Amino acid sequence: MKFHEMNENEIASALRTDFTEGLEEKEVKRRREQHGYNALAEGEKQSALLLFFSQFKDFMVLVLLAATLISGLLGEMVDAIAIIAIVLVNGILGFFQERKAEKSLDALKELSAPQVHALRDGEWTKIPSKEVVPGDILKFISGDRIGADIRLIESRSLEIEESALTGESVPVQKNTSPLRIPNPGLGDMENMAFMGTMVTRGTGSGVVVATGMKTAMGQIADLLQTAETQETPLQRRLEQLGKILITAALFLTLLVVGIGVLQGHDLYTMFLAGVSLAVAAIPEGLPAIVTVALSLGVQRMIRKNAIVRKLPAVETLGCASVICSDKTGTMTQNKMTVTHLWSGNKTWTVDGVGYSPTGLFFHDDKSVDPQNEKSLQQLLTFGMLCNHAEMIDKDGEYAIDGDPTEGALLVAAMKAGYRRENLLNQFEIVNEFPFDSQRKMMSMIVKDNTGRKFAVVKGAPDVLIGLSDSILWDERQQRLTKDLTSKVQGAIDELAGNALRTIAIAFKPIPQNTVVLHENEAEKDLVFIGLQGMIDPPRPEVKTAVKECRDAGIKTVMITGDHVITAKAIANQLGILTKGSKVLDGKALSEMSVSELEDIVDDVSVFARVSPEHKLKIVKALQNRGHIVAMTGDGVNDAPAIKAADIGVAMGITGTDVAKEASSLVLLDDNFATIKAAIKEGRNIYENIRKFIRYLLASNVGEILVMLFAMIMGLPLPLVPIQILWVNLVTDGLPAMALGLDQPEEDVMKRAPRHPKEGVFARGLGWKVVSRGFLIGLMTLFAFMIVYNRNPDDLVYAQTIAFTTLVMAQLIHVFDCRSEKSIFARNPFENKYLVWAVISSLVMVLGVIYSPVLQPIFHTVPILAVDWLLILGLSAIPTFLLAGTFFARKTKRNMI
Ligand SMILES: Nc1ncnc2c1ncn2[C@@H]1O[C@H](COP(=O)(O)OP(=O)(O)OP(=O)(O)O)[C@@H](O)[C@H]1O
Ligand SMILES: [Ca+2]
Repeated sequence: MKFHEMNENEIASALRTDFTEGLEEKEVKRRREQHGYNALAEGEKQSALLLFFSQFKDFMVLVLLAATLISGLLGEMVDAIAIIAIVLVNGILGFFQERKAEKSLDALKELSAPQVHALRDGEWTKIPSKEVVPGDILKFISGDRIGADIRLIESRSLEIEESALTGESVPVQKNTSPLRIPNPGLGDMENMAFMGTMVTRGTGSGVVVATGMKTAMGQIADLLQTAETQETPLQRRLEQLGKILITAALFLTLLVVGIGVLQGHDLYTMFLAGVSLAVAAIPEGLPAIVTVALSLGVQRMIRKNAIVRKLPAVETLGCASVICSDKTGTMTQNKMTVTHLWSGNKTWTVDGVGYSPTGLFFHDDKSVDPQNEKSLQQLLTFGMLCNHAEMIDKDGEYAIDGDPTEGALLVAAMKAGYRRENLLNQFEIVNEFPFDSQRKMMSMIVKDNTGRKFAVVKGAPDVLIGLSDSILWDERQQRLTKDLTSKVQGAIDELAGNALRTIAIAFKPIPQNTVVLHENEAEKDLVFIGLQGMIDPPRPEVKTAVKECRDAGIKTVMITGDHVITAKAIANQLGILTKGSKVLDGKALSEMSVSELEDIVDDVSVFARVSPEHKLKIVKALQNRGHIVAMTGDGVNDAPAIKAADIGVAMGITGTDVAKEASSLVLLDDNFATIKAAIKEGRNIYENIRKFIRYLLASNVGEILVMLFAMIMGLPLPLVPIQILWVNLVTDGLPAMALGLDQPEEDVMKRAPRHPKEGVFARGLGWKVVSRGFLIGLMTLFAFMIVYNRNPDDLVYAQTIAFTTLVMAQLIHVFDCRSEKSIFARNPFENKYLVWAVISSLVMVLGVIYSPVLQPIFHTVPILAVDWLLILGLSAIPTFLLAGTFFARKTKRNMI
């Protein structure tokens, strides 16, 4: 018999499991050995060896190796071996960097791996989906992605969208009864839930019948998932730039070689010089370093509770100009406590701390016994009944399992002495229509001991009042007149005006033999009972975060399903509502077209009483206004807006699988301030990438120019090939990496967001590269000429001076690259990595100059002390000469 044909007992015995206890840990281990992990097979990964060899596949490195071969054949063994050694060192460095980048991206994948709710050893726990074995009991709610193939044993309004499997995008209504049709298709198996499909409504639970490749998904997964590589816009731009630079570098190299040969240098020397120069001038390593910098940035973000799911988001974050954020849980703490209750024109307050179920009730500042207040009793008991939250009491430490709003209602009723167990003895729950943020309410059909049936409804007061035709007033059921309606409205507004989140409770008697099949039948002609108002304090760090965002040119917009007045009160507390900014509600939003919204959207700071569906409209309108939008969300219905936003942000704690999958950033702590931290990090990563692009390109320009100038002037070669290689592949590498780890400049969050289409050389970077590069080349040439003219017989000494000047000029220039302004704008020793990188580059170059073993290889000789003055003087000029112009400009601006 197949699983879908079995009844509950047959399934339990077929899979040797227990519906109330689940599997034992021992048994899980045994089954895992038998069935393996619950994962679909993945494409092959690149081996370490392959990664190592890929470091040498670059075109220029191959040319270099070919050149080495030629020089080896010509008998220049020392040169050949040295070149090979340098290429090897460079390859090993590259290998370790890329390995590190890969590892951190893998760790990221682990972090965002899906989880499921499983019953193990009698307790519900969250486990990685990978660890599920056949026989496990899983439960799921709307927004979950199903983690294995499951035979359902419980379903409440459960609907599952199976398009991933069947292509059918209309959700299927599920049930639990054994299936009697012969050979049903996947789409017909209404008592099964399949791996990879998505719960769109309701809740359910079931037994895992198949895992991994044995699932229906596994069997059609012949197209194995391959890890897709994600290129960021900058990486793409750099690749294009790389092509241009290669052409330019080759052209200049040919020029140098051509002029050199015309000036009478021998062909072989010029060939080697040309090849080395080409290797030096072409920034092939750049895209790789960018990847490394991005992945290191991603790791820093994890430490700040932000998980980047799509690498390009790291860059886009720095461009964000609007953050649209949910209120509840993201800007507030989602720790709700009922403080005010209202029914039939009477208000009570209740005190107490946290979720502890003790507190006193007051009316008109006098303590009252809730058992004497009939309408209060109704309000509290129905609020407890139409409720899924559970109280967890761990040695007097109280916590809530479930929706915090419902938790608050539960605690309020417990303060009055009610217990859910007792209530469930009086009322039997017949059916439920779960909460959704579209209807903004939920209802349960219950039957009491005497057989009377009710619908108990709770939800947004302004919605419920519209569905009621009578009301409990002065402890009597009365017709809801216009007059009474406006009194209720007044009570709602008063609670909301104090930043309280309000929930209304209502009920409706149902004839005994009527079966309510649809929520529309239950949720109309209601008897309005009253209101409960709860505080949800703002997260303390949000106010500062909102301000920091404003300083950074980023607007914060609150989007909430909550009441307009509540939303406004909280937005005011957080500094989101500023002078002239507007509040728009869902109703007005529904009546607007995207283009109408576009006209006013820049002035709106709060969207209240909206449904998730509205979010897409808001994103579109903002994008049409040219904004780069970050949009948060957690539910199934948020997914389209999250996907459409430039940066989709999902909640790590309350977020559904569907929202997370659509997002490019997940907040581990659901905190608004984390978005701000991620944006700051995103801006910093981009600036750091700019820093080392600037450094490496300026170095290259300097190297080419010194050779070119020398050839044009008919001088001997100022640098020998091996020196050029050394500078490029060894001295430059470490400082460039260290720039990638640089601290943000003080004003990163004081500047306007970067334009997303900004080119690599924007904001003066091109000028800085050319001007500094030119000066580096020129000063190296000067150093060479001064020493060479002093003693033309000692070319090797002059070359050593040129080599050292070039290195020193770059090692000084690297500090200038830390700031957009000037080397004087920052403390040069702030970046410890950079200080160590420069020191080690320095030690290495001193080794090359002074070690008798290395001297013959690098064609160097020891430098006289006086010439160090010359070297240091000249090498400081490229950085300090133009830093002076910055000061001149700055003082002038200050004077105006
Ligand atoms: N569990 C619930 N049962 C009944 N009504 C609820 C429940 N949770 C929320 N509501 C009502 O529905 C309204 C909308 O809730 P929704 O979850 O869409 O947004 P929210 O949580 O208030 O705000 P945000 O969009 O900022 O997260 C709430 O203001 C409340 O009145
Ligand atoms: Ca180079």
